[in-house]
Amino acid sequence: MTTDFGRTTLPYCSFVGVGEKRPRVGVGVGTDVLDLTAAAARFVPDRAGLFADGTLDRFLAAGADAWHEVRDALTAWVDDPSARAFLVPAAEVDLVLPFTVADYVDFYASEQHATNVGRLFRPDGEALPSAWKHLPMGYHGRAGTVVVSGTPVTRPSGQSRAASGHIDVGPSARLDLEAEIGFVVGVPSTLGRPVDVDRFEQHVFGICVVNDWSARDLQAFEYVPLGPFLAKSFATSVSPWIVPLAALSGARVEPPARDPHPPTYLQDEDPWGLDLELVVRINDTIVSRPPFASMYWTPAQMLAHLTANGASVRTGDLYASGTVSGPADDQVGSLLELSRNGAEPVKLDDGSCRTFLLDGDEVTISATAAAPGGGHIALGEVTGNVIARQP
Ligand SMILES: O=C(O)/C=C/C(=O)CC(=O)CC(=O)O
Ligand SMILES: [Ca+2]
Ligand SMILES: [Mg+2]
Repeated sequence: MTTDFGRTTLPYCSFVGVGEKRPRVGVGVGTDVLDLTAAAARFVPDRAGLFADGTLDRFLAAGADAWHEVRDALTAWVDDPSARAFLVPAAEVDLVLPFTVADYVDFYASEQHATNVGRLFRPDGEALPSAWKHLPMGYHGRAGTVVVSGTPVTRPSGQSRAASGHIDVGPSARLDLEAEIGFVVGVPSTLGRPVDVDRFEQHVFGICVVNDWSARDLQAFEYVPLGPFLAKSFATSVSPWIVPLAALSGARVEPPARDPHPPTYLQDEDPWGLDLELVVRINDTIVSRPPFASMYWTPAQMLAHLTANGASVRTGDLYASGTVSGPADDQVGSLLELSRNGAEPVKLDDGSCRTFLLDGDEVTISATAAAPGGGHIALGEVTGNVIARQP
């Protein structure tokens, strides 16, 4: 589906034109892509070199002054008649992975999701892990298997324990989706120096929509005590559009109250979350509408925590929020929660039911944000088809 971005969001992508081989950097204008690699010389000549290689890598690294200068110049020029020559319908081009993914981290920042998963995975324990309200929990994922929207996802295979206690090796029978928002780091930090919670906007360029595919049967068997490993490393899908933070000023909201108060390094002078609505579709049936505004930990707290031990971030680092789940039954961001670990199948519009994903299923997660002047802006979508494991 082609997203209509209007003329103010101006998200970035990387695309390959009809009959071309090399990617170009693009900007979403309405339902078109503006060829920034070609057009930059026209309206922002001093920065044109940042887009020459067809990826966002150099632009991400260039920092906040460059990000604002390009966006301001683009905003002033995009309605000029001379811009029309650089537009191509988005439906006619191939959208590719827009930046080189350096490291990938996945958080666990939704209180509702963490509570739901705790109850399902550890019915005899406390729902929330004891450290959960003291720090944004997360794990290091696999950057090399981050794929762009539209890439087919092969059903993973691995070990799991059957109800009988027998250990099976084979294709996952509990393949799940996870609806998340991803944050793209532009400016690196220095090894040994944490990024202050107030310096988020000096490092993070923008956001994308993420599906962190998860094999629940593999996960349940392997995760104690080191956490997710092969259950989540086979594929993570991202939307092709990176929406700059500058387009999201109208979506800032106060985060939920913190109890207990987190330590100083997680205390922001002016904390903000984002009012985004995600929509999860399986084969065109809307199964959930997770609200991002309900996330307990903010994007700035996640970055501060990720670097609190002195670990540095690099250009192209991607960190995802963790599954977004709201309080209502139809606001949860995974099938694990929607089907209550397989006990309550979810009905699709074609009459079929799902507990977990079947081969051939198409999962699409889209998102919108509250807009600066009221209304909503589109953030694009991430889609992927499940394909059977090849023998
Ligand atoms: O064992 C648990 O509590 C659950 C772990 C996850 O599923 C981790 C994860 O991917 C985090 C998330 O997406 O919220
Ligand atoms: Ca996840
Ligand atoms: Mg993953």
